[in-house]
Amino acid sequence: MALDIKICGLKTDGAMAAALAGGASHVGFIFFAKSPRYVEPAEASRLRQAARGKAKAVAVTVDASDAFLDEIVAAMQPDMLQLHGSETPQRVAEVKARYGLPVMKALSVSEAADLERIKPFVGVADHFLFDAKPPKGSELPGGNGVAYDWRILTGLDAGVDYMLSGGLNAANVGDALRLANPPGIDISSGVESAPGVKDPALIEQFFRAVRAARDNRAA
Ligand SMILES: O=C(O)c1ccccc1N[C@@H]1O[C@H](COP(=O)(O)O)[C@@H](O)[C@H]1O
Repeated sequence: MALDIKICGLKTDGAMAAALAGGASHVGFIFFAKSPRYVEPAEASRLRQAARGKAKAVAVTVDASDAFLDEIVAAMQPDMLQLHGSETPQRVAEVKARYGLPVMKALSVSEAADLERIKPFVGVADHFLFDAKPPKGSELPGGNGVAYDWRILTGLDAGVDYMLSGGLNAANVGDALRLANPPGIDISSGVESAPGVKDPALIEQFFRAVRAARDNRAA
């Protein structure tokens, strides 16, 4: 089965090139002003051109207003919207209807019981992303480089289409794939040399680690 791989928080041509060279299926742009990965919609529009026909461009927003979503969608024409705040199932449905785009709803988890929270979103959101809960005091709902016990994801129904995220890097992605066998993975700070600064060499290293883990499993 193909593994979806999203490199999130792209801000430069070099990082985009490394993500595409590695075989990213999704590239993410952060539209949350407090994030060191924030990009203006116009700049995301420029950057995403390189991904056309190669990887899906994902706009990551946090409890965004219709006005801001309108601006993002008009500027960069994303292939998917990632809602990474406290959006309700009703809000997810509204956003889907307004833009006609697939929506990935992010939920923060730390224990198996947290997975119950997907229930009202099933049949509403197209995809899910399971991220770690932000550490106390963090201003960011994601992109904190924090991991959780990925084994809890094995309790999900087989049909749930999701990405595992939170604290991934080249050193631990093999464990994540082995323990949870997710349909997709998503990484941001684990391929950065400083907050918000993607390192093409770390992106390449991450893809190498993914390939090695998958080769090991096939052997
Ligand atoms: O990355 C951010 O700054 C961010 C801001 C607001 C919402 C979501 C954000 N990132 C998402 O969090 C995951 C996990 O990040 P990490 O790998 O633990 O650093 C990331 O892939 C984004 O989808």
